[in-house]
Amino acid sequence: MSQKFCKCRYSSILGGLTRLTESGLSMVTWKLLGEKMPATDEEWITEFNKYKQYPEFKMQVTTHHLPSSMTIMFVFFRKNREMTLSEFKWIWYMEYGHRMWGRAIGAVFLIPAAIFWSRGMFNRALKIRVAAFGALIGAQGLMGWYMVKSGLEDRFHGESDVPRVSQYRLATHLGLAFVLYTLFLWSALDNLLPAGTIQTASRQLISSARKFRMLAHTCKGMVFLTAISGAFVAGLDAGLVYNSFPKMADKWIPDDILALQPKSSNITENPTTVQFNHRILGTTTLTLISALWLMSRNRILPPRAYTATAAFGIMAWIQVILGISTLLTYVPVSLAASHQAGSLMTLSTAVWLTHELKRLPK
Ligand code: HEM
Repeated sequence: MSQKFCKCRYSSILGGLTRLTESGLSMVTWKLLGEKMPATDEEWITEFNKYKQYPEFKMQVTTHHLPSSMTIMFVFFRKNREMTLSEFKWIWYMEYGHRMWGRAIGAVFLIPAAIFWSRGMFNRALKIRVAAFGALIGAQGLMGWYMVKSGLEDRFHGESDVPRVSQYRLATHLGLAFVLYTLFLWSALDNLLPAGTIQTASRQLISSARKFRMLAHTCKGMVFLTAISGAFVAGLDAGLVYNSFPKMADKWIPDDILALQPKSSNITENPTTVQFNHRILGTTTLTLISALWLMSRNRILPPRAYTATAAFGIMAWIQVILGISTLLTYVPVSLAASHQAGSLMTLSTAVWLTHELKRLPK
């Protein structure tokens, strides 16, 4: 189990890198068991020609930014039509690596699961768990392709339009990856690091530990929600507007926050609003986690829960600092990938903490 959850984590980070290096749309077909890698120069040229039919090749744009106290986004066309075959090969390998890694996760899970199942080694509860995990892994693969498809469709128009995948599908793909990862990590902890408990008969101490657990679960939920809102930021390239913190272009609430009609569409379609919400969610989550750490100092908790709370607090601070740095420096790949990996590390510490609090007395 532990090996599996590690693989899930790397897959998610690899996914982030694929997106950040703009490699995700380089392979324009999908086969369940794997695409054939071009072997000859001719096959590579055929593959490259296929890519040339799609909007990303036809109208790829790169963003450059003017350093200014005001946020200015300066967009100009990159000549993707000048992309060489070796450049294409690089983005193709990136996407191929991500897809094959995803398939490796499926195989590492499915093959042993099928063997254990056929030998009758699972009880009913484990059968349900294994079937659910298997279905989720499959769903994640399908979701990945459904997401890539949205970036290949001919729905991009106008000079400043950027071919990209749908932010809704990106958020679903990321959300599903995080759910899968959480389930695997939780199961691995069940087996490898079973939760401790507290030795006290005092009703008051038990009740305050249970309240602490409630807040810990709330913080975990907030990390998840913030991560999903982060996927919307990433999906809309909303990290490239208002690159200042804490104010957005010298305002606490930017002017164009409700620019779209109907108003509700701003929540998921307007880069300004999407970024604003991500900031609010991120800082609220950090405040809650810091309060949780303060609370842990005068509660009776299972022994490892103190370490887990401290790790959660430290990761939350690192994550927010990474997020702000990513924003202020116009989303360089290294920082953005670290921020994405950081969200998974923060979630991991949250899962560890809530797992440690699993066995509190009634
Ligand atoms: C608990 C706090 C936070 C969590 C869990 C979190 C999580 C995430 C996640 C999962 C993404 C998507 C990454 C991807 O798909 O590649 C993201 C994107 C982003 N976040 Fe956060 N975030 C947090 C706080 C913040 C804060 C406070 C800021 C800045 C004020 C910030 C700025 C950004 C930016 C600019 C992006 C877009 C990066 C890109 O385009 O790749 N984040 N965040």
